[in-house]
Amino acid sequence: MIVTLTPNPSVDRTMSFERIALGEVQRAASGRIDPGGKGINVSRALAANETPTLAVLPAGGPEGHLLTELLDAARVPHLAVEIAGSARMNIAAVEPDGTTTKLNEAGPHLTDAEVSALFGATARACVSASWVVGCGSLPPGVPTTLYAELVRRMSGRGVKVAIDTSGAPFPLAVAARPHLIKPNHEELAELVGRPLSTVGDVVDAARELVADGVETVVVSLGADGAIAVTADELVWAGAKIADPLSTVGAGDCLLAGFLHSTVAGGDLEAALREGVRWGAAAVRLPGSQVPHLEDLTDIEVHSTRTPQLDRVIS
Ligand SMILES: Nc1ncnc2c1ncn2[C@@H]1O[C@H](COP(=O)(O)OP(=O)(O)OP(=O)(O)O)[C@@H](O)[C@H]1O
Ligand SMILES: O=P(O)(O)OC[C@@]1(O)O[C@H](CO)[C@@H](O)[C@@H]1O
Repeated sequence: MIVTLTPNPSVDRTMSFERIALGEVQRAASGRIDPGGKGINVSRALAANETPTLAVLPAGGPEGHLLTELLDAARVPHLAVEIAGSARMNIAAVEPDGTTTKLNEAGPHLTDAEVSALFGATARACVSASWVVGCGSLPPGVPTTLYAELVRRMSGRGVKVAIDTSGAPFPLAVAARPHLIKPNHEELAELVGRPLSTVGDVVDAARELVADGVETVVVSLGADGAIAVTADELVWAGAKIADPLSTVGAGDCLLAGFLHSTVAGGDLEAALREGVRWGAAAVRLPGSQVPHLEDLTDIEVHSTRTPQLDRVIS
């Protein structure tokens, strides 16, 4: 089973607009809500494709109720730890060409007791897990060391740990040597402290993190596909999507597809191809919807172990 921990989940409201003009009243052409937060999206995608998963999250207030109702409706197995504050609501404004503007709240303040309860619930859930995935930002009150602690404690118990976060918690988690990280282009640049213009720059940066002790670095590059690097392997994979609808959650679907293949015994290239298939399928769906089997079948994925290193990333 794959357990996910989302310390800062959200109700995601996606609205479509002909054009976003700041400072004006905007009338949405359509709208939808989805349960959100990066780890929750990973669990949603896994559950939609019949891979056993459990999403652990804090939930409180009216938005917390709505969130767990949405997870029930989508049949996503979850363990909600009760908190006093209200879960956040994040907004995505999508324009016809797929340009997406995200407005994310900070999230509720968690007390020390709530953080301990969340961590304890995750640790108990991991008793029957092969992987635990810690994803997304941390809400106020949660120590920046939470993911690093997750890596240390769960690795010590033989559970593999994957981390996808941003800002201060990311380098701390990387220093604890997780089995897998899934930064996007900007997050990888932040981790190594320099801009990365070409595929070769990304590969070099990923290799540095592998040298520091991360077993597998998977870097998502939006329309430029994704790269996976280990101590002795390098793979690039990508898929062309003509009409992207919403990129929200595509990176989470990539990670879910990668893990889905990995637990089924796929090698690095097979796992990255599956991840890219799920990520590309996600951008064809509105809002932060996750792909089901029928959304995945017609996507043509290309991959190579010798990518063009001087190719500039768009
Ligand atoms: N325009 C696109 N065309 C084809 N594939 C895409 C496109 N955008 C994203 N993808 C696929 O989805 C994967 C994840 O996208 P991206 O790099 O934008 O993730 P991300 O920034 O982590 O997203 P998020 O944080 O919203 O989940 C990419 O590696 C790629 O495989
Ligand atoms: O604010 P964070 O935790 O960094 O990101 C949260 C979020 O933007 O990420 C998901 C898409 O990856 C959305 O479901 C959610 O709204």
